[in-house]
Amino acid sequence: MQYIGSIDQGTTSTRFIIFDKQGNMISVGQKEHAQIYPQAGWVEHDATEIWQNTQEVIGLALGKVNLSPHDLAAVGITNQRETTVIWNKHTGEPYYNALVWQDTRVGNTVAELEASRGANCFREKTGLPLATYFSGLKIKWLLDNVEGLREAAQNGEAIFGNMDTYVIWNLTGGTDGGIHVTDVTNASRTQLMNLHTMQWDDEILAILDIPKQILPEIRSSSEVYAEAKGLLVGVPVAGDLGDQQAALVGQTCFAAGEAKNTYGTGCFMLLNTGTTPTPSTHGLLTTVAYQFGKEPVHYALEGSVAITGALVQWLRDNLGIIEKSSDIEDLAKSVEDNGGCYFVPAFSGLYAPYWKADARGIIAGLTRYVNKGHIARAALEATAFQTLEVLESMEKDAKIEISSLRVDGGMVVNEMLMQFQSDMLDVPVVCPAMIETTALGAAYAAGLAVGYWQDLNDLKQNWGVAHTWKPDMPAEQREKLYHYWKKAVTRSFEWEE
Ligand SMILES: Nc1ncnc2c1ncn2[C@@H]1O[C@H](COP(=O)(O)OP(=O)(O)O)[C@@H](O)[C@H]1O
Ligand SMILES: O=P(O)(O)OC[C@H](O)CO
Repeated sequence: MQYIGSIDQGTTSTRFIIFDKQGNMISVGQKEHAQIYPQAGWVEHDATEIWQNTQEVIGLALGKVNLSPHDLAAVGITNQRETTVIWNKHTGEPYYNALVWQDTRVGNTVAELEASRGANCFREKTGLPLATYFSGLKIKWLLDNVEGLREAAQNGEAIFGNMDTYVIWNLTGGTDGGIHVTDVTNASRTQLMNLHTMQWDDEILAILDIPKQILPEIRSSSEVYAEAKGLLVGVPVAGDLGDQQAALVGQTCFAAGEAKNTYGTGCFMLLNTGTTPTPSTHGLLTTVAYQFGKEPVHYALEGSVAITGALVQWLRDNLGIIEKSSDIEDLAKSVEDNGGCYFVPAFSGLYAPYWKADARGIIAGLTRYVNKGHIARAALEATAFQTLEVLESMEKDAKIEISSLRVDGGMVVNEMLMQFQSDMLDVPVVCPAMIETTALGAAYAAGLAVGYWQDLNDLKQNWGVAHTWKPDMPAEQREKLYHYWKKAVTRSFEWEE
């Protein structure tokens, strides 16, 4: 069999990509799904629409190049992490829309737990601070607020999953024998898994009042979980990685000290820290990077930034100052600099390194001089400033110096942003030839499990550089920009009461 399939279930769209042994993209199908905003701070997805789209994009990608499931050696799954769905295992129907990772409705619970137990009460066990971001509190909200759900959970009818689990359950037959599994990377984002044992943690489950029987079985990221039914009938389902971990694998960052930053809806920098978890004292997350079969678990430090590309979408959809995302570059280039304007996109509070659920977005430094070009520029610069903050934390936590940064994701086509990023970090920014690293990482996990690729050296050979941006900004200018950014950030704090 010549190819490997990869389902990339992202925040804004679902893709199915077919790769060959050299990691080239043979075909792709992609479809966006609805973003549902029932009220300020709430973000939902219709999980059934996502499964429908998954099937459509599989059909689309296979159809374009006239391939059938027989041509695929295995399929891997990668997904937006933390997004939470609970469904009925007899009917397949979700009890409620999926609560998306960006959703802030559990803010009050975060505040209560912070007051009673401290912001870092689960950090030692899970690597994560209290935040609205992770799945555990979202599960609790659903159990507490959806009528009849707690009973259904207790009697074993209702089951929970992140989007990997939901897609794999459906892909392997759904109500007709679908398997209920997740992998160590996704489980590490629920705030319910103990990082040291790779098991669900009974004490945290008791504190949050979550019945263990709704949780999936935790497996490695690369093994044959089951065979697919339906559209991919007979294909081994053999890889499962959270999307940011998948990008780390797709970028072949297998050695401790290697890092990547993915620029999509949000920005997520992951640094491979090897086989022992590195605690963070500078606002990062300790998380699982991957586990290939029976090999030891690898860990990562992660800097998660909630809003980067999403801010570009917001300028397009909510302000209408651009028609399509790519227009932002020309608009930003219509001015010489940011005109003193700084945009802190704390739309879901601030994630790394601040973890402030009560922060909200602000545009600072406005004068009559500022025009939409400056706003566009400030929006792009916000991505680079937030990345610099994360990189600084990373260097402190891991006690290393990062000498160059591998990048990927939908925003890296923006030349201006990448140059500014290199200027702000003062290190080269390196983009690989294949920027669909997320889907590629899941393909790698699946391909390793079935022997399509033999080992990590096979994968490393597929990685090549497409472009490098080198720093080219005087230190004084860089420091001044960063100083004003930091000042703007403090103005966004403690807005929500
Ligand atoms: N030329 C561009 N400049 C800046 N941002 C862009 C550009 N093109 C796309 N984007 C942004 O990139 C994001 C899409 O990237 P992608 O990696 O597909 O995201 P995700 O996986 O989170 O859905 C969108 O938020 C979009 O606004
Ligand atoms: O879907 P993406 O690429 O925006 O990634 C979302 C992250 O997994 C959220 O933790």
